[in-house]
Amino acid sequence: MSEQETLLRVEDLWVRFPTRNGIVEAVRGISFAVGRERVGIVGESGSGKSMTGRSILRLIRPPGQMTAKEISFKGDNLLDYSERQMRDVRGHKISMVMQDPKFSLNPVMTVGKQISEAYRLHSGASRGDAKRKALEMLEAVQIREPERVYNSYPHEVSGGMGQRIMIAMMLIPDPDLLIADEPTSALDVTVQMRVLAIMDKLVKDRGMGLIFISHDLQLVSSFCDRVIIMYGGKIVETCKASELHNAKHPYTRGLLAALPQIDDPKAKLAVLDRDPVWRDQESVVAYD
Ligand SMILES: Nc1ncnc2c1ncn2[C@@H]1O[C@H](COP(=O)(O)OP(=O)(O)OP(=O)(O)O)[C@@H](O)[C@H]1O
Repeated sequence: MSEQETLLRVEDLWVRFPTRNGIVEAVRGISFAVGRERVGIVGESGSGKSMTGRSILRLIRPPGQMTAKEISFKGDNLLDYSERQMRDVRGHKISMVMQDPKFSLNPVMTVGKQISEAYRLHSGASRGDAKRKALEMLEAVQIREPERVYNSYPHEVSGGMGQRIMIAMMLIPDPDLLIADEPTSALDVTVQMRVLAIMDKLVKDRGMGLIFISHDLQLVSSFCDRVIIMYGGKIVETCKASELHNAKHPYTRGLLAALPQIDDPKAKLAVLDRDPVWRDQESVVAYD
């Protein structure tokens, strides 16, 4: 990734939570950069993936505390931005799609109104133009009866459709970067592949950057250009998805070994033998 293509640069990011038993360090000094490419962040539950995604948009809720040397977007350090400036960044320049649309869509407002209001907020477009744009986006995410869905309430649509609506809503302001946090993990496999294909097409057509957060190494390596592997709040490895098989870190090697083998379905699943040293090992491999 060349310097001028860099959209996002994160330098020495920490997320800490004060608890009764002391400080929990959810993210421990990670640094990475993202260009107009698809970057997957993979790691087990609790490894700090979501906190990393939320930190970029400065969405860590108190008592959680986020610190970093730099979180810059297109050269501007977001850490210097006021809350008002951040509101302009969120959903406008950088959008985030969460796991469950039920928590992100307003249950008492029709789908169409939510999408068109989101658009109007950023573009200042008229009601008519916003409705046209919303219907166009619903079609772009392959919703067959956009007019009917436009007038539906969130509880009247299926999970897969809800997730596509969220994607439509997040993409309507044409962001430069999309952060998708487990966007399809609540969906069954066929719907999941369909939603991913739509997201992939939109990302490619619009030349956006994508940060795709997932615990599913296989999914991420087939869908992304590069993979960042997190363990215990640190980045233990960064590599091209196509070179994942050459991964060096023992945790990544363990994850790869634990994938089911299609050519030998009866093979015994490997057990991840955790070494406490991993948690404190610096990012050992980074080739991008
Ligand atoms: N409110 C909180 N108080 C204390 N610790 C917290 C709090 N919220 C998160 N954490 C800690 O932050 C760590 C990282 O959480 P994060 O949600 O980023 O993990 P994740 O890798 O996204 O996992 P998952 O896939 O389960 O969402 C967790 O292990 C947890 O210990």
